[in-house]
Amino acid sequence: AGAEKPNMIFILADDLGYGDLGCYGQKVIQTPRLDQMAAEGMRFTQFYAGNTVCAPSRSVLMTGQHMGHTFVRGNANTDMSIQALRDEDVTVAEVLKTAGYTNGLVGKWGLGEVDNEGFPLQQGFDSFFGYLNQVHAHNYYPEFLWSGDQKLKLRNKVKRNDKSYGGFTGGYATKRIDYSHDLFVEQAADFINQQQATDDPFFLYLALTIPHANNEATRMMGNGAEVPDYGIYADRDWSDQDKGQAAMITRMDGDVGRILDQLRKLKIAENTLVFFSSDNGPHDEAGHNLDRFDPNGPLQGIKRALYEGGIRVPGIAWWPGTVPAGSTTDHIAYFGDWMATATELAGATPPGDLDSISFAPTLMAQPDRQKRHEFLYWEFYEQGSRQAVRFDQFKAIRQPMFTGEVELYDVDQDISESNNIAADHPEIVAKATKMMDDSHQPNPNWEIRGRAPKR
Ligand SMILES: Cc1cc(=O)oc2cc(OS(=O)(=O)O)ccc12
Repeated sequence: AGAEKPNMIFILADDLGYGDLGCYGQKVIQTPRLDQMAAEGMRFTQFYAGNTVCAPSRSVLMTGQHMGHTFVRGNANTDMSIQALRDEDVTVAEVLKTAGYTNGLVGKWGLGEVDNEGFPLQQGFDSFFGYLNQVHAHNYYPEFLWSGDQKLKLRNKVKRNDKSYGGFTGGYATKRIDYSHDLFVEQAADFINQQQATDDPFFLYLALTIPHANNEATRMMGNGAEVPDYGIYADRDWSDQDKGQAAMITRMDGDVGRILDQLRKLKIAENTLVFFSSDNGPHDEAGHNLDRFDPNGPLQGIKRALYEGGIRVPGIAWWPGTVPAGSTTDHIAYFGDWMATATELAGATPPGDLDSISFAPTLMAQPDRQKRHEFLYWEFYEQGSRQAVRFDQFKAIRQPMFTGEVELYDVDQDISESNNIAADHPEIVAKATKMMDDSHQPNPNWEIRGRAPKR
């Protein structure tokens, strides 16, 4: 069995912060199953998302190219074609297919619609169940979900907001029966059962939508934390929004645990790598109180920041018998590394022109074989543009892109990025400046604006 190609499951949480899990220091929200997953596997202390919002982060995960390079550089609001992968973009699913993998996508895609090249069944996935459009995905009780290219009608009734996205408007449900997250967990379990009965290895990309806010519900009624029940938080002396936010995370935690239980029960745990992470830092968009949960832990900033709180995320690897139990690593890795990691484990040949270093040696406790990035790079265009690089013990940020002043932090000593040391280290600033200048490849869809964002 050890010579078999491993199954791989990438479980992505949506807007879950570096400090949202007990195993990363969370004190209020209960996450016993993810804590147990970390205790049975490996916890990355320096794992980075592809970007600080959903779509571009997922573009990096799928293509193995960093933000200055991957096609989808931001969330789009009207022209969805700029938020869709093209035929020429090679996804990790497409490469795994060449190595005999069956690929399933369950949950939120955000990188293409049913009528364009980014549609997941044209990007290497054999099956798809979930949301294509991210605004659709805001709504946890939608009127339909996609099953392949077909709309599967659900029993919910939705009251719509007035803002339109390509002919659709988001909203919140007045009749709440089918909770999309629960359907995703069922579909994932079905996919695993079906694949286990075949000889082919599988890749399951389980892109959960929890604990993202339903932003339309927040706008329309002040509470975007949509969850069927408040679970263990029902009797707390908290706002409904706070109960909902905590209940979403604990619900997700239990479901991740059930998936691991299923793998054990099917006796495929020892041939299945499960990797858990989040697409970006925590949001403050459900009407809840960030101070109650401290979701970014010691980091500065949340979703939409390029400070660590926007991009450093949980990263937990679980593969009983291969990934050492109870281990932690400070290896600096990011979403773009999934391409090299998955293709190495599959024995597949990755495409050229990547920004991807396999962290398989770290997973397999072969640190001598582990290659390191010279640096990691991000760029971001909302609310004024900005860039960041992470290298050695440093983090540099330049806002706006190209024209702004470079800030420099020693994140080993100063994880909260509170002490800008740029003035003391002109030579390191020059090095970081060159990294940022060289990493950006122009993309006509994303305009570099000169306005500096608010800190
Ligand atoms: C923005 C958007 C895109 C889409 O493809 O489908 C939607 C469907 C919606 O109705 S719901 O299913 O009732 O939530 C609402 C919004 C969207």
